[in-house]
Amino acid sequence: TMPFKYPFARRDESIKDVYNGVEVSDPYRYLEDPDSDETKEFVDAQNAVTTPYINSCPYKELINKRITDLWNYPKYSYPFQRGGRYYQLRNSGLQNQSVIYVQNTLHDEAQVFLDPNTLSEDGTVSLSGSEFSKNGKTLAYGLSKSGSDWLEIKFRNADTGDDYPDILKKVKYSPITWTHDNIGFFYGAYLNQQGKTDGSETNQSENQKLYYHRLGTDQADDILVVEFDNPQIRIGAHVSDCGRYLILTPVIGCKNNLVYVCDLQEVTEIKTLLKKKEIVTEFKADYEYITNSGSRCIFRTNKDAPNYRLVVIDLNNPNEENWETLVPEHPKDVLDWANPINNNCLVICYLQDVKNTLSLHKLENGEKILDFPVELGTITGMSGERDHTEMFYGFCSFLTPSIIFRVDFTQSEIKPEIFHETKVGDFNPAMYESKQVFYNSKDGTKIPMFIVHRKNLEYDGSKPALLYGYGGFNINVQPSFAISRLVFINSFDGIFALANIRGGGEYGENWHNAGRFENKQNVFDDFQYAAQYLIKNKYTSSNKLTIQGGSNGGLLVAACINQTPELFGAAICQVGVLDMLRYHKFTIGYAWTSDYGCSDNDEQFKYLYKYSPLHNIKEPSNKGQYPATLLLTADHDDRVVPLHSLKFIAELHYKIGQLPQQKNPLMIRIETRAGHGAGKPTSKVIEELTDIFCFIQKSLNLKFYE
Ligand SMILES: O=C(NCC(=O)N1CCC[C@H]1C(=O)O)OCc1ccccc1
Repeated sequence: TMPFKYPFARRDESIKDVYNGVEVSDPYRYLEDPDSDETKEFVDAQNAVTTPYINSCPYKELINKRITDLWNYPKYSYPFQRGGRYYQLRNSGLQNQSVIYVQNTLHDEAQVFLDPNTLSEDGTVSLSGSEFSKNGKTLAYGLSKSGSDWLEIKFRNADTGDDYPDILKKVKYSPITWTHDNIGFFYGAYLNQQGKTDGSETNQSENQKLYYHRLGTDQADDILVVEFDNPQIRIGAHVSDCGRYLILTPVIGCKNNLVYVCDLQEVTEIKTLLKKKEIVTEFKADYEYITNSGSRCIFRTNKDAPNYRLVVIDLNNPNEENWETLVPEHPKDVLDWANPINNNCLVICYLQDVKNTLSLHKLENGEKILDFPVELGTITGMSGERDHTEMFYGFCSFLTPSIIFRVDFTQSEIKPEIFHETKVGDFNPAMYESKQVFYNSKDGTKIPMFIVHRKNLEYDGSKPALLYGYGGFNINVQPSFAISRLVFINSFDGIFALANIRGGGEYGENWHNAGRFENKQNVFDDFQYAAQYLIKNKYTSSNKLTIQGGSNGGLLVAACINQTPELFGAAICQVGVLDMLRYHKFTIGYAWTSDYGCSDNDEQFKYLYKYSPLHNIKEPSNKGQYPATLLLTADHDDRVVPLHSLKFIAELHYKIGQLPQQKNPLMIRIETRAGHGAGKPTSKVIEELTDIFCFIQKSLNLKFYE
């Protein structure tokens, strides 16, 4: 008998498209409509199979309790100072959303300034993007519902804590940047988008425009200040540190932007389109505004510098032959970010073999003043503005939850001091070890991988392992403190591994390019070779190995179970991009062609079709089977719409689900009132992690350590 009875899903063989002369059928096209009864019934029927399976895990309550207990520790962001007050995000432990606290000095009693938990019953309204006015008197803050990318912007008076009546709608992929007269700010919106805009819709967002909102007025009276002809442009904007310029960084995909500047001094009152001056007019590199001194503007760029450098562009004389290199490209380390501080200094953060370094430099000539001592791990960011004489920065690693450092530049010696160190219940880091190894991928490229497990682990191939990867969009996947991974390690006596596969930014633009377009298979190879490394070196074995990835990492997981199904025991594919021929048709998908290419292009169709997960499901050779596979998605994911996962599970059930040798479960978990992940309430995060671990425990029959 078949171990699992999967729901029936109508298959419409009449739906076919022709790409570059190749006919491709799309039998589950009807599942692309989230509002049809058929899709809703499909979703309910799938959850009705998955939920009982997960609930049949005998350790569900124990796993849930262990995650909840370990999760329940106070979390603090590094503080930031605005208008003479200090603000800090805090979570007492299990709050669904972190709360903004305010205090007049660092040693005062902190008061609640903004508590998003009061904005919904179930914690599904989250803070997403916020910015104080220059004088710190007003906070503009974005609210997301059910994890959607759509925001509503509201305003809070910092003196009274009361909200203004203003509310701005249809905001998405938007900067929030104030003019220094504190009466208004710039934001991006899709005011012309018709139909639903609650994040459950799938239609493309196009024609974003930049508006100026004056505090105390209606959105209907907002001024359209910048627009571009290309409907796919998203308009990055940043009022300069001096307040004179509006720096525009329009972008189409997820790579390479333009630079324009609007001189706000030229307008007495903003009441119509701003005149924009061209600074960079070709989509050939990334340019990020750092700060400026008069018309001399510093940008972080990868133009002629794959590991990034800092250049000075004179806004009055922007031709490239006049650019000056302020901080040249480092031959190996990636210039990850830079921030001005103390009026005449720059803080620069590098990535060196996937670990961060932090140094202080002179703003005028880029010369290094000193290195801040950093343990092996990750700098999570810093707070401090150009004219501040104090900064805070955060550190974490696999075994260090969070340390916040403070630097006071008014002191004679510039020395970071520990401002706050987080402890986690009875977690004892001394019981674990984390290390970095380098393994050879299929083409001989050396790939870094972090491995974390308890000390004195026997390497006998018997341990369960969880291998995580992403591999795209110039994203660096760095060491972070994750309760879920520590629960995996101590509940199953397991190993956590993080592979820094190509497509990311770990070694700059070259690493990113090595995983783009026709090179995408390198990413999958790197991940499969990471698995082989763990098996060959007796950390684990295939039937104990789970691979996990989300979004672009979900694509990675799905492509790998299609290509090497026998290599893994289980696969967790979260909010994956799985239909590579149609992904660009929904919400912001068209922006990802900068990594993937597009099936509208005949050449790009060829390599997309070769690895597209939805189109490459096939019976494994010599009667093998697919690993235990759990797809996860959510009804308000408008970053990667759920249709990818719905069509993939339907095709997987059709092609594989009924094979006699397919004993492993092939399932999907569709969450309601949830999105791509950002802003998900703690309660839902813990529920989801519990279900994932139950699925893995049950499917691989893992021993659970009380
Ligand atoms: O689409 C992306 N980024 C790429 C992205 O989200 N991707 C790329 C592939 C699938 C998915 C992921 O991996 O998360 O960002 C859009 C955006 C959001 C907010 C502000 C500006 C712009």
